[in-house]
Amino acid sequence: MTARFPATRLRRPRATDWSRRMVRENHLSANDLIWPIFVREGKGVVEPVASMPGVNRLSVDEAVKAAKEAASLGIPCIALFPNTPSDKRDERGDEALNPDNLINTAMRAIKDAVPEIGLMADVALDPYTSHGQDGLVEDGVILNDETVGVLVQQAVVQAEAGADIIAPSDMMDGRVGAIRGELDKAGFQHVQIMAYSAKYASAFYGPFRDAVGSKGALKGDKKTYQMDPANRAEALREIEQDILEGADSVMVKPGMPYLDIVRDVKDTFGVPTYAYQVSGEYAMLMAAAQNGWLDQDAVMMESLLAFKRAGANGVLSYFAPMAAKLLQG
Ligand SMILES: NCc1[nH]cc(CCC(=O)O)c1CC(=O)O
Ligand SMILES: [Mg+2]
Repeated sequence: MTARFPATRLRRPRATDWSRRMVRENHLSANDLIWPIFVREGKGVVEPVASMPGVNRLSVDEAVKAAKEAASLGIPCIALFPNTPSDKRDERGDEALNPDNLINTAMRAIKDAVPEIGLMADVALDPYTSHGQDGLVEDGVILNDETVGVLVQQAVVQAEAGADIIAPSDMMDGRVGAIRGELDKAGFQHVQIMAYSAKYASAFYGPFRDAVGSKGALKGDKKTYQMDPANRAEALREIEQDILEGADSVMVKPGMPYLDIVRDVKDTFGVPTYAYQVSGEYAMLMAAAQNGWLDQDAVMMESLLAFKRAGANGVLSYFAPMAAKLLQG
């Protein structure tokens, strides 16, 4: 307890910049950022995503350039997502297992050119299925165990292509343990798993589905596997399961509307905890900034710092390169 006013004046340490810096409780650095990058076919292609101003789909050679930029900005890790051409999507998402698919090709090229950056690979079938669901579908039901059987293969193929972190975003039960077992069997004990553990069935993913081309394809919703936004206690059960199954780190997604969950997770488990500032969060801040309604740099930095204050060890954010540049001064 501090003494009461007027002995205590909480404005006193706020009066100058030097003093504010002394009492600052949380800090953002480039080390806190993971940059999600969309990969597409072609060469020399930088294709803007309409609903995400400033974000592009990159051909593999351009993704290599982006990885170089990320490394030079001090960003420790990038996360790759493919925009699979529609003729390579099918009912079962077989392209996910192709060692030469977009993601695996990009990872090999980036590992070769920028070995010092961490590579995160998304495990889920939605960028590869004709129906846009994250798993196998039978009579309208998303099959759990059968899907896990495919995801473990997808993870091993990604590890073979150079993935440092396998990040299952599918929300099937039991996939973390199954992936851990299969990675170990294949000799990839050193490959980490970052589990999208508390992933909600959110309307904030819209622009991402646009970016990877699954928006028009998606039939129905994802409410039978992604979490109900109304639930809090359930998130801790999801996180606990994934830790017990061998996740090295866990994630809460979306980010800004779910900072209470980030705090719960960090306080309860103390494990490396990440948050995903998703496409819709990025889109709404950028849209307001482009209208002159918000200061883009200021809201970007404030929103990223808020994740740190909530207890996150890091943030997946489309702002990563812009924020890292600003942090460099
Ligand atoms: N496996 C799907 C996946 N992986 C990351 C995102 C969303 C990321 C974002 O919105 O930025 C999604 C979308 C979804 O679940 O439909
Ligand atoms: Mg789970």
